[in-house]
Amino acid sequence: MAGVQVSNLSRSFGAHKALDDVSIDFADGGFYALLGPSGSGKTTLLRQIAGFDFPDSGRIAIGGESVERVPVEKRRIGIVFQNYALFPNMSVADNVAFGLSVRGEAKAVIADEVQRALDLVQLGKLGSRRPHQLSGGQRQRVALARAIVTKPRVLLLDEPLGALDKALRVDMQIELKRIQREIGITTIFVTHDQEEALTMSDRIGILRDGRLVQEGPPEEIYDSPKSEFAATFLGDANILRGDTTGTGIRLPDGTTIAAGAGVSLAAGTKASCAVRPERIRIAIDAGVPDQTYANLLKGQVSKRIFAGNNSTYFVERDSQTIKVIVQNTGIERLVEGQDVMLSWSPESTVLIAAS
Ligand SMILES: Nc1ncnc2c1ncn2[C@@H]1O[C@H](COP(=O)(O)OP(=O)(O)OP(=O)(O)O)[C@@H](O)[C@H]1O
Repeated sequence: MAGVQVSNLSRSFGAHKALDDVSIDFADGGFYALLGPSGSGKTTLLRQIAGFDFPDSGRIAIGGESVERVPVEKRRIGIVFQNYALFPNMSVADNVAFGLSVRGEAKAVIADEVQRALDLVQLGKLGSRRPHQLSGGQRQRVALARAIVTKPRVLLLDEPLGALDKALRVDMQIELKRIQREIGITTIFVTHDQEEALTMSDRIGILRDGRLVQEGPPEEIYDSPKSEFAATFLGDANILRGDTTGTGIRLPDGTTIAAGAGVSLAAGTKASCAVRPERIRIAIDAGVPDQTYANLLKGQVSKRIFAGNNSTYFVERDSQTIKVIVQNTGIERLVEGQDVMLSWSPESTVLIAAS
């Protein structure tokens, strides 16, 4: 096994910088998600690590060794893409055996290793089937077995679950995580799906326009986003804008919002506060003053979306809509048009420099 270090990696296509000075340390045995909008450079980064494409500048090291000049087949990397190109005219077992056969391994060794890989992905009894006799999820497991049978040092997954429907996708997320833990392989996972990134990975890197805008454990990025982009891309966030007071902001109508985390900024400069919808309390009035929920805003409910276990309220105030998510624990429901008081704690409020 091995970690992967990417240092100051840049890659342009014509005038377009697909990767712009990206540095990430992918820890040995870790599960790392690369997240970002379409065209942000996720696949380009994966292709550089795999060796399908080469950087204009920067370094890539696998297990501490520079691999910029090492061809793809010598990097000992397992790869699974969304369009898992299995050989249609070969059995499942032969598909999985392919990499080992090319390497010239003995037949008995191949049979053993293939069976072990198929057992690991829980397809041990389906080795003689053809790919068209499998479901989408099963085909994706074959692709995974094929990627890991050669005992690669690193596993690269590019939207591997993208073609699966929601229920199957959730099953496969659990399965993939189990397999990754079992073999302890360094895994780099590209996804569009923020929930998938949050639930599966030890660390997340958010890319935008070829640059790494933030990276860290899921909780850290969620609780302490460093930019409006990170706050709104990973999870939902209300962004309030104003002038900094040093410890928070003053909104255009003069209301102050206190922040418990984030950058320290000189008073008077433009800044934003980000607050997650589930951190805001909503009530008909302010009730008994409570220092914990020191941030208060009056508003009016414009819309309520009932989703069974929770409701989302859209609250209008000073030409801004604030989103609040409340668990439906049996307390009264607020109706559209109702005047309400929103309250939340400074600790749930992150101060962000204006972008
Ligand atoms: N071979 C290429 N030639 C020209 N431009 C390219 C090439 N490969 C990628 N690009 C461009 O580089 C940028 C990054 O592409 P990349 O595929 O890495 O994005 P991505 O984040 O993986 O997007 P998606 O989520 O849509 O797959 C895009 O603007 C893309 O058009």
